[in-house]
Formats: sequence, structure tokens, C-alpha cells
Amino acid sequence: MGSERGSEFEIRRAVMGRKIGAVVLAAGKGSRMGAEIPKQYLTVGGKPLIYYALRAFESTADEIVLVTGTDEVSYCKEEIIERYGFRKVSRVVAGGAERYDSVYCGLCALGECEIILIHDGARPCVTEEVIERAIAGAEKYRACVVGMPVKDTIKVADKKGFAACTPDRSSLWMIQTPQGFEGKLIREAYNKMKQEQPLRPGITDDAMVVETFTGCSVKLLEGDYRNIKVTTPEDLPVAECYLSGTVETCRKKS
Ligand SMILES: Nc1ccn([C@@H]2O[C@H](COP(=O)(O)OP(=O)(O)OP(=O)(O)O)[C@@H](O)[C@H]2O)c(=O)n1
Ligand SMILES: C[C@](O)(CO)[C@H](O)COP(=O)(O)O
Repeated sequence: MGSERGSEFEIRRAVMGRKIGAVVLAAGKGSRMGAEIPKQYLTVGGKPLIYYALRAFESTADEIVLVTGTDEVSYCKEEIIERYGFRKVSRVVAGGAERYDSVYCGLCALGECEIILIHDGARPCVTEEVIERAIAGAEKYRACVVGMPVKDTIKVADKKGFAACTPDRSSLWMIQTPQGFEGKLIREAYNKMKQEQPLRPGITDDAMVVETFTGCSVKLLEGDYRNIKVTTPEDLPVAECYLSGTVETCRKKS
């Protein structure tokens, strides 16, 4: 796979004394979910979806900034941060129209950190192991993303909906979050983007911002197939199943 894992001991040794910051994104509208409320507040396993990503970073990061919709800041402070006792969340701030605007708002609110992780709040099944791998990757390579190799054949469609070509699957990855960076690097990348080209349609992740505005190469590290982005309604029961551990039980039985 060409990916890397590290023992917990190696990871901890590498980042000892470094402040780890996390920006957790929850300012999206969830239009593809089509629910009455943004998907990050839907109840999964008895708790709001956003709870699970925050729980994973509470035990791995030193400081967390939660980025929400403008009208949801108070709700998140009272009903999520206070209610569930998240102590590492230093600020809850409003995001912007696009994901990259929300990331920028989160970076502005986060204190100085040697390593910064950016995570979709819509990925509730992220594990501490994957987060630790992203931390170690940021330390070693300055910029990294977690992801998994694609399993299906991928086709590029032409304008009429016919298959134009079939890229070599062995070099294709599905990219996930967290995406991890040296703190100075990710701030430099986002500051440059805001100054030079504040409107960037087509920028869908943080690695693209770093590649485009700093030229730094981004390392791909192994994520987890279970680290899904809850996007459409059929993702909800899958996430619930992963969070409850049902899948592990099934595996052991078979
Ligand atoms: N302006 C935005 C857009 C997205 N996000 C966050 O970025 C993550 C990934 O985005 P996506 O799954 O596309 O969420 P939505 O934008 O909410 O979904 P949709 O595109 O279906 O509206 C989510 O955690 C979402 O809350 C954000 O913080 N600010
Ligand atoms: C960052 C991301 O989750 C990596 O797969 C993804 O690009 C977010 O994209 P979306 O357009 O916000 O769904």
C-alpha cells in the first residue's frame, strides 16, 4: 500500500513536547443529507453526530476549535461542549460559506500550535489510532493526509456520460481527514490563499491549499475504511454500526 504505521511509543516520542491543535469542522449545511437540521446534529447512537469526532480529539489533541454555522454557536457551547464536558475545546466560532472559509476561521481562533490537524466533524468514526498517525505524519513530513486505496474501478466520464478513460487504480486513494500539518505551514498556506485568491472553487481539502500555495509535498498515510464521511442518508446506519462496534462482532463470528 506504500503507507506507514508507527507504534504508539514511536509516535509519542516523536511529538513529545509539541502542542497539538485541532480544527473540527461543523459549519456545513448538510444539503446532500436532506434532513431538517444540519447532519452534524442528527442523533446517532443517542448522541449528536458531532460528539464523536470531538471525543476522539479530546483524548489526542491539546486544544480544539469547533467551527459551526453562525446560528449554532450558542447551541454548540451549551448543548455539546458543556453538556458532554469537553475540556479541550477552547473556542466555538462561526465558519464561512465554503469548507476552506471555515478552516480559515478555525485557524484564526486556534492558539499557537506546532502541529495542526483539520478534521471533518462529519467523520464520526475516526479513531485515536488514525489521529495519532496523522500527528506523527505531520511531525515527520510537515504535511500529510490519511486515506485509503480505492477498491472499485474508477472511470472518467465524458460530457455525454460515456467512459472516457480508466485510470490506473493502483495509484488512486480516497482521501479522508484528519489532515495534519506543521502549524506554521498550514497558516502560511491559508493566509496566502486568502490574500491572493480568496475565492477558490474546486479546493476541497487542506492538502490542496498546501500544495497550491506553498509547494510542499503532502504524504499519504493509511486511514481506515470505516472513517466515512456521513454525507447522504444511507451513511447514517453505517456510521451507527461502526460506532457501536457491531461490525467487529460480525467479523469475529464469521
Ligand atoms: N462551509 C462549510 C462547508 C463544510 N464544512 C464542514 O466540512 C465537512 C465536510 O463537508 P461536507 O460533508 O460536504 O458537509 P456539508 O457541506 O455540510 O454537506 P453538503 O455538501 O451535502 O451540504 C463537514 O464536517 C462540514 O460541516 C464547514 O465546516 N463549512
Ligand atoms: C476533506 C474531504 O473530506 C476529503 O475527502 C473532502 O474533500 C470534503 O469534501 P466535501 O466537498 O466537503 O464533501
